[in-house]
Amino acid sequence: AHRQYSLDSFEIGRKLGKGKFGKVYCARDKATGYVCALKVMEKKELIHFKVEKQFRREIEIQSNLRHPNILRLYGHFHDSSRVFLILEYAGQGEMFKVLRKKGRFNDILASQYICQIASALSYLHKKHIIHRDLKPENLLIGLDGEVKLSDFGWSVHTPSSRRTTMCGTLDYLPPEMVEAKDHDYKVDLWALGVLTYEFLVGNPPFEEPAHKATYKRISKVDLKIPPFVSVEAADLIRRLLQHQPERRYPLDQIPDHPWIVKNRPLWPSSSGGQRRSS
Ligand SMILES: CC[C@@H](NC(=O)c1cc2[nH]nc(NC(=O)c3ccc(N4CCN(C)CC4)cc3)c2s1)c1ccccc1
Repeated sequence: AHRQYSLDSFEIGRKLGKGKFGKVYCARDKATGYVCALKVMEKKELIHFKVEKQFRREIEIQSNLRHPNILRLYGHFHDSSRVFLILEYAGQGEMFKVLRKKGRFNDILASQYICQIASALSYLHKKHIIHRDLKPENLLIGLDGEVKLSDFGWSVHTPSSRRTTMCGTLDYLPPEMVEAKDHDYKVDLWALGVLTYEFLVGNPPFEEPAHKATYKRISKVDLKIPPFVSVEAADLIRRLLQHQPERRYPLDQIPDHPWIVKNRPLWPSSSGGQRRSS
């Protein structure tokens, strides 16, 4: 059911933003009237930065994902000099701009965002994908205020099918090697803890002017949670920011954590919630 798209299929609107490679514009599909986001990248840039292989793999991953908190990739096309990605339009824009403008989020907003991100990460992990680059810059906000994971720099875990074909060599791997694979999943749990802290405090927990100092604070888990952070939120942050990966709080238990339960609205917000029949 994949239509052939070209630049001519769209009316181009305002420029929405730009990233390391390329720019993104609001666009309307002429055939359906559907509003989307068109990301434009110069082929020569992708070649120059030697990212075209990773880029093709990211398109492959992203096109097959269906989750309310993961930005959809509807299709892609190219012309002689550029590659175009047809992306879901996130109507409230970039998370980091909202966070910088507000300074920090209250428990209700932060816990809803974290619960939605945990749901998206859990979906990815079940598909053997780890995100590796969770941060406010890679998050967008949809029209109904829901979070959308948007970054394409994902790395794919060794797919389980590949494991069986390599079974001969796998059998001799020592536990730390096999377990290390699981540790990879758990990098996203650590990042979720950092994100929870940054949403509630306004800056990441181990931030230092010098990189070396930041590394030192991370490896020591030198975590100072300000007194204005609620007891429940501090508990989840501490459970995620565990030095030992296997001790980090599992994603699937996050919806039942007291901080999430306590701050869950009685029903979804008016825009996305039940509509009266009348
Ligand atoms: C996250 C960076 C990444 N971006 C995407 O992929 C992006 C994909 C995508 N889909 N929808 C978007 N929406 C917006 O960018 C947007 C921005 C501001 C908006 N508002 C401003 C405030 N106002 C009150 C409400 C409306 C609304 C939508 C973006 S960005 C990127 C990476 C590489 C190259 C270009 C872009």
